[in-house]
Amino acid sequence: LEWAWWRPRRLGAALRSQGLRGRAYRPLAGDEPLNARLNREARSRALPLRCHDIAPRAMPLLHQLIRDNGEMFISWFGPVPRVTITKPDLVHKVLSNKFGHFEKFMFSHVLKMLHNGVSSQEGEKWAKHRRIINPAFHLEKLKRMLPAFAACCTELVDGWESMATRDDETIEVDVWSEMQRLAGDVISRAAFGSSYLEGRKIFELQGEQAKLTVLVLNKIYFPGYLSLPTRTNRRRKQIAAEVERILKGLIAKREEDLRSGQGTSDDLLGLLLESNMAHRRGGGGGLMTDEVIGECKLFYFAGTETTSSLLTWTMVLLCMHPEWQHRAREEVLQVLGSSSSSTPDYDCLNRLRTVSMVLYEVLRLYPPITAIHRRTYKPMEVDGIRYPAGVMLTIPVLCIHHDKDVWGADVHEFRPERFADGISKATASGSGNTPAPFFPFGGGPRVCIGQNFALLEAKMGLAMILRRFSLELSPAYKHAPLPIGMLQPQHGAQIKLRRLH
Ligand code: HEM
Repeated sequence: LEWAWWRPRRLGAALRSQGLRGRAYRPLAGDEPLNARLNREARSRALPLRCHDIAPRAMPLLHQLIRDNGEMFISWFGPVPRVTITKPDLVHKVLSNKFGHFEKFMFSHVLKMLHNGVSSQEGEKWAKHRRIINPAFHLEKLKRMLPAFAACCTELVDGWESMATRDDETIEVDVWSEMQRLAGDVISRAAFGSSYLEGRKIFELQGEQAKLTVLVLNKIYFPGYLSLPTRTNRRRKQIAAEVERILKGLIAKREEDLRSGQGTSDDLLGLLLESNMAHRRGGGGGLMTDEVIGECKLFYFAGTETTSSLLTWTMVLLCMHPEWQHRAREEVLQVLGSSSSSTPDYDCLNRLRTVSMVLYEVLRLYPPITAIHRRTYKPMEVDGIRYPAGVMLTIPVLCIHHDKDVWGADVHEFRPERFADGISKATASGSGNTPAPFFPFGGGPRVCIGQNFALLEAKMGLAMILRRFSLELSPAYKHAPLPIGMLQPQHGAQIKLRRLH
């Protein structure tokens, strides 16, 4: 009763008494049935081509609630009250709040919040992690990984070229699965260097694990489901054990190499272990092997589907807007030259300004992560509203990026030139003095650690593809953006690639 009725009532009343409006609590399931119905309806229809007004399809519930309630309101994630915030300066305040007063909301928290209410603080533990991991993503270090990025891209385009014969120079591929493969290869090589084949194996297993977890997620309301010996759960356990076994082996070997002074630390795992050792020597304590394993697993989830989502939508949008495809290719050819053997270095990628503008505009219209979630584990006050412990806060990134009041009347148009003077001047009223309402990588202390990595990878991939192929949508393509994990094309992204001479 406390869990399903009294607590939700109490938390709801505390929020309403401060003037927050929104949905009334429906016992246990909250707004999930409505959410499921709206999602089903939205998913049954594709959008017209070139329509970028995607929030009603991709996030129908939040889109509708924002329309009806304005910039801040209550809805219910099962028995957990959820406050959605869309006002950019409030979003910045919540994201910048240091050291976990607004904790990240994770899958594991759903169960904890459903069954025990609020769990303990994880913020401080995370802050230490972040200090150790950050050096591995330093730009100077990432630059050294560029040849590995280039090798993966070359393998991909070479493969396509060998399929495009002299008689028929056009091939059709589903770029969503191709980009997942590319991003998987890049992260395997970047994370594990010369052991990347083992890395790839780990990531394949993790991919399978993710799919099985989606199946389990559908049954989340059934307490204890995770521990039942179903076939899915048995396979999940098996995968977890196999991944751990491989990772433990890799880590032990690397640590040994580092200790004996013969380690190479040009990949993420090496850099992470090196930083960890320095931290231990400095008396700051370090990560345990289990924690290092956790970070390696995170690289897969955080780094594969996000970047492939960005690259996929970029290719789709460049087909829909051939004038931008042309401009981007001209720039690539000018900066890189047409010789397919030369691989771009950091300075080259940095000079690709049109390509950068295109990527930002795609991240605005089609952000791979469509919403960011936080929760309060103790009472918090922001902007005059007191949030009791146990409230979830949702930042609907996609809806903010599609807000006409913020971006102007052309909000749903693909206009990369709005980023010509950088992100802070991209909005209708952007003076450059206030932070922009642009959150594809989150913000504050937990901002995406891999954003430079992702942008370098995307620029490299796009440059190598545009230089050798022209892109056109296949008649089979249906425009159906859908957030399952990442924003992805529901029916694939079939694109015709024509080899350029
Ligand atoms: C276009 C590509 C990417 C996008 C749009 C993206 C987006 C994000 C966002 C929005 C967050 C913050 C989530 C939150 O605050 O709750 C995040 C966190 C994170 N991202 Fe990315 N990401 C991308 C690529 C990558 C890559 C390539 C890596 C690693 C190689 C990576 C590693 C991480 C990690 C480790 C975190 C957690 C940081 C923390 O909690 O301290 N991301 N990402």
